[in-house]
Amino acid sequence: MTSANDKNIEANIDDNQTESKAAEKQNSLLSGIIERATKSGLGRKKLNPSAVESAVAKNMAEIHNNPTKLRLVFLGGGSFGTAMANLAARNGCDTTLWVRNKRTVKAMAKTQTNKKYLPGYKLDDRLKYSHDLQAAVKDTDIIFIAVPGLAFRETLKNIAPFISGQSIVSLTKGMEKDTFALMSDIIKDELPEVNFGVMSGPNLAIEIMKNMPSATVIASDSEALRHAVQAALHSAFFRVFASDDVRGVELGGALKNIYAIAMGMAAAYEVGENTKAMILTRGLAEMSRFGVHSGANPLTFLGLSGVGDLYATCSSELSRNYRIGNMLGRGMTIDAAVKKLGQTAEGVNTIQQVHEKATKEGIYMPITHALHAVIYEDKAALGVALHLMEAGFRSDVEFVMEHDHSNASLTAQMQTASKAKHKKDDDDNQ
Ligand SMILES: NC(=O)C1=CN([C@@H]2O[C@H](COP(=O)(O)OP(=O)(O)OC[C@H]3O[C@@H](n4cnc5c(N)ncnc54)[C@H](O)[C@@H]3O)[C@@H](O)[C@H]2O)C=CC1
Ligand SMILES: O=C(CO)COP(=O)(O)O
Repeated sequence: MTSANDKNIEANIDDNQTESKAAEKQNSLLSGIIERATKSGLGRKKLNPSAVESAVAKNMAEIHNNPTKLRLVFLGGGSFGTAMANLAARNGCDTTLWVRNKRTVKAMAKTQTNKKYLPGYKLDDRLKYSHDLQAAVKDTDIIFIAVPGLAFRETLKNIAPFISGQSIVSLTKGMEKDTFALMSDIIKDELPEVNFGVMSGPNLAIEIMKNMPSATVIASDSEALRHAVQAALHSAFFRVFASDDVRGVELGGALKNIYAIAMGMAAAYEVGENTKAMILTRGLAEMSRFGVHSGANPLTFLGLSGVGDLYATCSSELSRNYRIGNMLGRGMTIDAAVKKLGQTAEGVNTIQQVHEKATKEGIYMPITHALHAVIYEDKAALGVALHLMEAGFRSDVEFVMEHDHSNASLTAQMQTASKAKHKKDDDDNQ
């Protein structure tokens, strides 16, 4: 990988001498952003634009006006990889969808449909299909990855030998088992030289295939990459917004799956709208609390990748996480529900990861812990829900009015209130 990158750097130095003014401006803009970020102590941006950033930036002037110059590959032939690859192909980008199974690739190329995950939806004629990873990945500008979180590291290891300047964008909304790593962490681990971004938002794949207007967020430290992704995917049906809070955008997509499971379960119990609103809003409070603890900007959770995706997945049976919750609420075991779904539901693993991390690091995540107790500790849902409702007094929005972190005074208030109530009940009954 290093030698390929070195070659890229040399090629860029030569090319840069004949670079257009627009591209130079783009490069200096990038340096400015990187310098500001480094000074601000965020520590997540590099001192100098990498060879990869320069490569993307170099093409930006052209790409901005003509996205068809972009060469893209999407890894993962499930519903989301297919839906996104289809959008890019429809926009005229040179697009390949890589699927690991040779027979599936043949069938997709022949029928121009993804029979298993998106049956009945015709894919764009220009979309190419491949099961040859090397051929699919080499000579591309951006590699989009849409495999389940549990297969993300393995996928990066598989493409590592073929990286020569491409950027990577994660479309995956999961967390690695046992490491608490998000996909951007895994990219930094496995391919530290690579320019990357994450894309997340309320993007139920089937609605996108139906051309229902949707929007998403591309988050990256690289302005060039953000623009390239916007140019590649943006259309009258699909708006691509930008952010530089990679952690916040990625956490929004991963954490909302927990509350989609809770909401699916609540729907099975036929709860009212007030209850749904409470779960959604307190879920958002947990998401932003966990986010801040992990270095995200809490305001990011007000955007499409936070509130937006939380709303979409918590209110739709198209969400696989919601469906898992609903099956659990109807009395199925988690194993039976996962088997029946037969597709990816990232929340099943994310609940375990977040429960463990929050317990270890003292992050207050009552809904997550409650779900964990019901799903993995065999506790009765009704008892757990009652316990949740009786938890101590809390602030509504803790970024407006802080919680008492020790919770000691809240507990004392609870006890005093409870004693007073019992005394009044006793008095009334006399
Ligand atoms: N479907 C949706 O509406 C959306 C899904 N996402 C996210 O995209 C990611 C992928 O989800 P979907 O496409 O929906 O999943 P899916 O369940 O529809 O498909 C998963 C695909 O990954 C492939 N795969 C599994 N392990 C693999 C491996 N080791 N190597 C290569 N391929 C492998 C499977 O064969 C399958 O084609 C998830 O993290 C999900 O949260 C994000 C936005 C929307
Ligand atoms: O993330 C999604 C929509 O934005 C898809 O949600 P599910 O993975 O629950 O289907």
